[in-house]
Amino acid sequence: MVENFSEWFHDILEQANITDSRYPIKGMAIWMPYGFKIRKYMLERIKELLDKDHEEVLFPLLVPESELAKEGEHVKGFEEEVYWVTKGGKNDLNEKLALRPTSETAIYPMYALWIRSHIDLPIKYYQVVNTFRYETKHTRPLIRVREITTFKEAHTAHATKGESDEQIQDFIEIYKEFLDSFGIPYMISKRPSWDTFPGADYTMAFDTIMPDGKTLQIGTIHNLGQTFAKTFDITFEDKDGEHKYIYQTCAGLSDRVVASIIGIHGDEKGLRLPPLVSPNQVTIIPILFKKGKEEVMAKCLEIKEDLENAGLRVNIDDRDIRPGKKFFDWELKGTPLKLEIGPRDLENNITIAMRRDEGEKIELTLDDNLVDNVKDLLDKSYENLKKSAWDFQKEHVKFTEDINEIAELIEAGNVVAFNWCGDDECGKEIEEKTGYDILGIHEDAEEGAKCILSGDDAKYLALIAKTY
Ligand SMILES: Nc1ncnc2c1ncn2[C@@H]1O[C@H](COS(=O)(=O)NC(=O)[C@@H](N)CS)[C@@H](O)[C@H]1O
Ligand SMILES: [Mg+2]
Repeated sequence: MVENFSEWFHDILEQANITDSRYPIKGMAIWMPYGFKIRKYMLERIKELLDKDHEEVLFPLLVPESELAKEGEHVKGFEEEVYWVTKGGKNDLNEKLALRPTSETAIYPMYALWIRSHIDLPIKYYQVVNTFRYETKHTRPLIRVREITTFKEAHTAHATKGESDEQIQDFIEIYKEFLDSFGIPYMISKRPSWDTFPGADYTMAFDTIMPDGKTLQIGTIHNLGQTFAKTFDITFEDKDGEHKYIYQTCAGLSDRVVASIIGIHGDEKGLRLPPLVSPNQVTIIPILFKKGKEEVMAKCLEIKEDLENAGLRVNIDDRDIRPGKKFFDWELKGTPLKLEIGPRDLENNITIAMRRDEGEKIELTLDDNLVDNVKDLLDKSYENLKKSAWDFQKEHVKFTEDINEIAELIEAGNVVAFNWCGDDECGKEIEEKTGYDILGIHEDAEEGAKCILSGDDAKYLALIAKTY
């Protein structure tokens, strides 16, 4: 695909007007108009899926130190990353306030207030906010930022373990459907204990593979058990009058989803956007000469209106520049479908359609099948982007039984699958020996499989990769 992916990625963000990282604070950037629209359509989709049985809320940005510090594991996990507010105007605040790195410690004291009886359960709230993490590792736009501008966090509260386990499965299905909407491939694994969300019983992670073979964690779902319930004393009176702790889950995703759409579907000419998030699903490019200019423009406006009436987002590039530059710009910006119309096309009553995912030119008649033909081309474009992305991922997950092969397979741009006994010490030694990160448990091992390092019976098929 592209030689230096990281360079391609940074360049395209600026050239395609996605974000501008020149903001004078490291790890913080501006969403520019074109990128802002992609982000908007991405968020509309996750809300559409969550709103089926969650409700959107909005909590304050600031969290009192006393609350943030309550859950030992959690605060240990975040204490290096928290930004603090210590003054109001000229006055020192009597308590430091944290900018939320994530909102468990903002939300759960309120859950303790709101939940009294089993009839108050389940609670299924989510919010889309900016969160702040003083990332010390190399920051990268959209991928590792210090202001996570597009942080969707869902937090659920349940009366029973069974219900919270079910919620984990629901979130997994929601994330699958969500990522499928953009044709983003994913690998789901249960993170090893040492890479579990601070305070969670376990973490289910969605990782995708970027063109450089490195994996990007694009979503996580945490089973919080009763740890936070005990820390924040969130109890309810159940049917038989007993007071019990609730069971909790939470699920997060971020700007990284946009990063994966850009990185995975892009090519050397620029973005290739899945229709669902593309600011323009159809770009009409009129070929304007002195002669016949008015007729061509009139026809373009008519087609735009027909397509918009069918629910599509359409733009006409009527700038007074040569057509070649127009094609170049919209290939860079990744519009899924371009319609070219010149005076001769008018005479023949056709338009030349061009899909961005593959450059073939298709003649479409300007009749009342046009809308359906356009929609059909958009669907084919989406299916093709999705298939090629999944094919790429499948081709870049390699199984091995030889621990000495792992590093070279990963350096060749792959994720490696291997049999693991599941013992933490053994797992940490595998990371030590290979220099790479275990993503987690992907599925159960086959009967008789042996652990790649210890040689003991393998319990799991695990994944290891070079990660962002
Ligand atoms: N610095 C960062 N920049 C961009 N995205 C990030 C960053 N840190 C985390 N994320 C994304 O945010 C997701 C959720 O973050 S998390 O720590 O795993 N989980 C939580 O914070 C839970 N409270 C989710 S409700 C991660 O899966 C990852 O995709
Ligand atoms: Mg982190």
